[in-house]
Amino acid sequence: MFAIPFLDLPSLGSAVGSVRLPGSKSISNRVLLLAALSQGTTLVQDLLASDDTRVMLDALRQLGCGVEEDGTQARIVGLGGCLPQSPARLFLGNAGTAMRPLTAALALLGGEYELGGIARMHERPIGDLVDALRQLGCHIDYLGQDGYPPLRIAQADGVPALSLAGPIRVRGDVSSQFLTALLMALPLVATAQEVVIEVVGELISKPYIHITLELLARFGIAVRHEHWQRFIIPAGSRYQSPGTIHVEADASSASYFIAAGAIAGVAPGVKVLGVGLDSIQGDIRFVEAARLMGAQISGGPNWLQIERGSWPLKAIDLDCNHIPDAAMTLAVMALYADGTTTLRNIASWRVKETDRIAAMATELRKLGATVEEGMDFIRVTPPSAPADWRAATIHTYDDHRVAMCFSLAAFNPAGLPVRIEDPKCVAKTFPDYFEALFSVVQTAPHTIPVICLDGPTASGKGTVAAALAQTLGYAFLDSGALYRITALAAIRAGLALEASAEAEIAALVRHLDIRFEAEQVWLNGENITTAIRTEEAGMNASRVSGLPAVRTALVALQHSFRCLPGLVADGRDMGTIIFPQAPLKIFLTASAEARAQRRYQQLIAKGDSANMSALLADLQERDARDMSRSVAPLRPAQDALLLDSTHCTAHEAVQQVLAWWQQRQPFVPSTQG
Ligand SMILES: Nc1ncnc2c1ncn2[C@@H]1O[C@H](COP(=O)(O)OP(=O)(O)O)[C@@H](O)[C@H]1O
Ligand SMILES: Nc1ccn([C@H]2C[C@H](O)[C@@H](COP(=O)(O)OP(=O)(O)O)O2)c(=O)n1
Repeated sequence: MFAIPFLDLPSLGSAVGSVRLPGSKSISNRVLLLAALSQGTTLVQDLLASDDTRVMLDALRQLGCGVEEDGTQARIVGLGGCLPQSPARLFLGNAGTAMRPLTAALALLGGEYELGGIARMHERPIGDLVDALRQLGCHIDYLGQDGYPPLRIAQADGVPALSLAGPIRVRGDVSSQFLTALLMALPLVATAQEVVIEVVGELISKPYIHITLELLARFGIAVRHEHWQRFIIPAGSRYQSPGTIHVEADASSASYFIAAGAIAGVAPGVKVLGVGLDSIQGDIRFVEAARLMGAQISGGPNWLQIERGSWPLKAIDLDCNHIPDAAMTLAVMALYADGTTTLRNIASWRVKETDRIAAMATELRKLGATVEEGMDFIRVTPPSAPADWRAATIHTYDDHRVAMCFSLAAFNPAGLPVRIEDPKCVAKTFPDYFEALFSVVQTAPHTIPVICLDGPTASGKGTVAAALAQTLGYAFLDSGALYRITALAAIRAGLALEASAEAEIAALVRHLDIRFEAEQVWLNGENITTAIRTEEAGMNASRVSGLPAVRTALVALQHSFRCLPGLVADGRDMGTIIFPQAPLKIFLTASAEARAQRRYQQLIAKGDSANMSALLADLQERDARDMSRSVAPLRPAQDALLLDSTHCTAHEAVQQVLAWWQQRQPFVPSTQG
């Protein structure tokens, strides 16, 4: 996951390869609650690991359910008719799929609870559900603003007598989650008599109700419905665990990869695993919408395969009531269409994680699109020519879907990068979304940005480069480590570190199995992190690095570090030889005395003994050798910026490089806060 302030996506090339998607959020949280309400133990497989499932699992634990987690599996011991632990105060983040159903279930189980979440959760309406529960006789109070969480369920003495005889009315045109909440809670009280729910107004998001009904059936509750307006929960209902249940991959998450295939898929295209054409999720019908826009899609029970069909994509005018979440992806696909696309009947966007109609309109405009928005529609006209696209900083409103769908703008024909603010917001449903995207994107190496930091020993290259890579979410190449490893391997093979053994050392390099993992370095399965960090190892590295054939043998390995979304490379010849086209090159120096002092402190801190004057002499000898060798000598690239760190801290050096990097970016700053 990219837990950084912003993620810069370079211009993306073609899309090909396969991707396995995480479990659906809607299914995960429904299954968890149903398992908790059931008699028996349920093994839930392929559960989504995300913020929203986390709050649900924590809440269930607090309520007294047995919860054991193991990777993407959870074992839930249901309450099976016992009362939940009370009183309890539940923090439900921004998870509507936890807040609504838990409110209904706890109101019908009895006890005293407070349910709240983050600030945005307290702006998301719940009044229609509370009204329906109050109509039954439940005692629920608002702790803040009327109609919104946080709530208190005040039934310490048990559930009052409920009026179950007449139909329970709930509005269906605000959020289908209210109906889902009632459908999952009312079987708890449909024991002696059947319970009927009547939807007031047109039911939106029927596909989510379809998921609810399918899952209820898996847990032993067969709900009948009449035209999606009247739902009948039979008398004698009783939740029974199905034993093991598998969570389908999220069909809404599939939409980004379907779109990537439609926009940039080359043969054999993008393969999506974990969800297929027979999915119980309504958002699978995104496939039809993508086909209307020109995508070529085939699929089976648990997979989809997508390639580009018509190009440019075809503009559409579509009622999106049946695919509210995935339709956001259509709004970004519209940027690649041959005309104006209109997405209708999407009023529910206004009350999701953020006001999604406003958010999409604002951000699409930043990219150069012309956008008209209404209470329940959005109309997108793409930039008329590549030159009309803009490099935008996309504000993501703590909304995972905004972050994910706007990543598709990086396929733009203008070759512009896209900045995604707060990329970790994807954790709500798809923590490794960007990693998954990068795994199916082929991008010409020269379009992947590289920041080069070259300079003499102990100038701070490694420290600054690692911090930059961390801040930008880029890969990190410590090229000096490769020379250190080579020297170590050569010594172990009994080779002299000189020209006479040049060919043999170069041959050795081709068979090294090197692995960098966190801060550790592995050679042929052995952890050699400490062994290569001694002063002697540095000197030996300097010796092998003077051998031209060894340098050549290491070139391909160094190039292989250049991967999406970018690379920070530290060494001696990063800017001059290895990445000569890099968009930013820094030559980092410091006085020899300052550097010797730093190395001294570094060694003392490690518990090694050190002598200042010997260190200074060694360092000067190494500088001289690195600068005077015939191949790739240490020197600044012509277009490198010089940074003397003698009198600044490592943090200041990092900030300076970041400032230079920002100055070279084409982004228009975000206007949202
Ligand atoms: N600007 C700086 N000011 C003070 N100390 C620094 C600075 N840059 C790096 N250091 C410290 O100097 C030591 C050597 O830095 P390092 O990054 O290993 O250098 P290099 O990779 O250039 O050999 C480290 O202990 C680091 O924390
Ligand atoms: N790109 C590079 C990186 C390192 N080297 C050589 C020259 C250096 O003295 C050694 C060790 O490099 P390293 O960056 O690990 O050393 P310091 O951390 O700067 O002391 O390797 C090189 O020739 N080219």
